[in-house]
Amino acid sequence: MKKQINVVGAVIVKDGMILCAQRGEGSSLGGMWEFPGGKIEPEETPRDALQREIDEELKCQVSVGEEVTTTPHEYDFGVVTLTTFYCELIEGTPELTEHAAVKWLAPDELGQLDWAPADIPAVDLIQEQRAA
Ligand SMILES: Nc1nc2c([nH]c(=O)n2[C@H]2C[C@H](O)[C@@H](COP(=O)(O)OP(=O)(O)OP(=O)(O)O)O2)c(=O)[nH]1
Repeated sequence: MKKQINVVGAVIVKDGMILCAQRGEGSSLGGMWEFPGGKIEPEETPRDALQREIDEELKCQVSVGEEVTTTPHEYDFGVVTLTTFYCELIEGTPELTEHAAVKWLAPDELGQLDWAPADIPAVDLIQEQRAA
């Protein structure tokens, strides 16, 4: 059986715009766009994992709201099950530590980016749910 990887991603919304983050060139899926976050550690809830990852990667604090969706995607290195949550910034501003870049885009602009394949169902849903 392929390696199962459980990942959480933050859909951070501010003034109707969504934070998109570009993976660093050195990592898996380098250069592709994602929702910042990472792997859920054993004994961590998805929401706790997301708060920890955002604190570590973006040096800011979010409150984690409603789930967008949970979908599996099979890569050559394993199956990533990605759970995304809408989030709000409650302290600080996102800083680049691991990512190559971040962008704030309107929902109808999300399709311009080269998203990690696992993110496509979430991106589609966000566009439907938040269409202007
Ligand atoms: N954080 C995040 N990871 C995603 C998304 N979509 C997607 O396919 N992934 C993949 C990339 C990684 O293989 C894995 C998440 O691991 P991670 O964010 O902790 O990445 P990492 O730096 O530990 O990964 P690695 O290069 O060490 O393999 O899920 C997403 O929207 N957010």
